Amino acid sequence: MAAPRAVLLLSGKRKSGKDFVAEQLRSRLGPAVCCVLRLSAPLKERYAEEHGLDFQRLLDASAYKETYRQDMIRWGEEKRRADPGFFCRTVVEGVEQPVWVVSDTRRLSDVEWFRHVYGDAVQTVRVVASEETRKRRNWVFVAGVDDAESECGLDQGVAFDWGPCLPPGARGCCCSVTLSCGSGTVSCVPRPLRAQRRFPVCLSCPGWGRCLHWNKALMLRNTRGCVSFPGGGGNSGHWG
Ligand SMILES: Nc1ncnc2c1ncn2[C@@H]1O[C@H](COP(=O)(O)OP(=O)(O)OP(=O)(O)O)[C@@H](O)[C@H]1O
Ligand SMILES: C[C@@](O)(CCOP(=O)(O)O)CC(=O)O
Repeated sequence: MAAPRAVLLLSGKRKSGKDFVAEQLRSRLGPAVCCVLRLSAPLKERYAEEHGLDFQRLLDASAYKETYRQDMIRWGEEKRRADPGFFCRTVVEGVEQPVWVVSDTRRLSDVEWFRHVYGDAVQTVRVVASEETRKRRNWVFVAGVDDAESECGLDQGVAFDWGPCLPPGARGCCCSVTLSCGSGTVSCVPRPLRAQRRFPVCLSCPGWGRCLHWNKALMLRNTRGCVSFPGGGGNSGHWG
């Protein structure tokens, strides 16, 4: 297995759009370059086996999944206590693409595992949507889930490499990476602001599809430098 060029650890609250963002990245970069890894996939598979449930139905954004969420959390935490790297090691097995997007990073132990194994290739990305938007996506506060480690484990303790969007019009905002311009725009802005002035890929509203550079490469730049990798458009040029 080749070492990845970039490992993007997406985290955020339920219905903030983590899976949506991950799929956007994968479809823009193409499946040969980018794969989406879900730490919850092996968890759900094993949980479904042990409990006689439908694994496929646990994978989508369904009410079925929500019925079992709390018990899956309890079950997964038991497994992690025994072996904190268990789900992380399982999802990376046999992955060949250079760019990995982990769409459901929830715990410090997951971030620490990836940083320990993949070092500077790791970028942490916080996906944010307002409560109002999340409610429109059928999010309802559930005690024991939304106030527990599964949802709050990364509220502190990580300085995200990529954070939520600035208000429109704020200085530097035109250089944000806006992943969607639909309801509840999810954006990632490199920090600090001064880094944005040199950010060569403008993907801001009204749509990242307009970015002329997109097909050339995707580049993420921040204070620690930058990672770049070929885009899906057939041009393998790199910046940086
Ligand atoms: N920016 C967006 N624009 C339009 N629809 C979106 C956007 N982001 C997410 N959605 C929709 O909102 C719903 C929830 O999004 P998604 O499943 O990506 O959230 P999530 O953070 O992965 O949630 P969970 O933690 O429950 O898995 C999906 O139906 C998705 O298509
Ligand atoms: C059980 C759990 O993995 C469910 C995650 O489901 P999803 O990422 O919201 O599709 C959450 C957790 O591990 O705390």
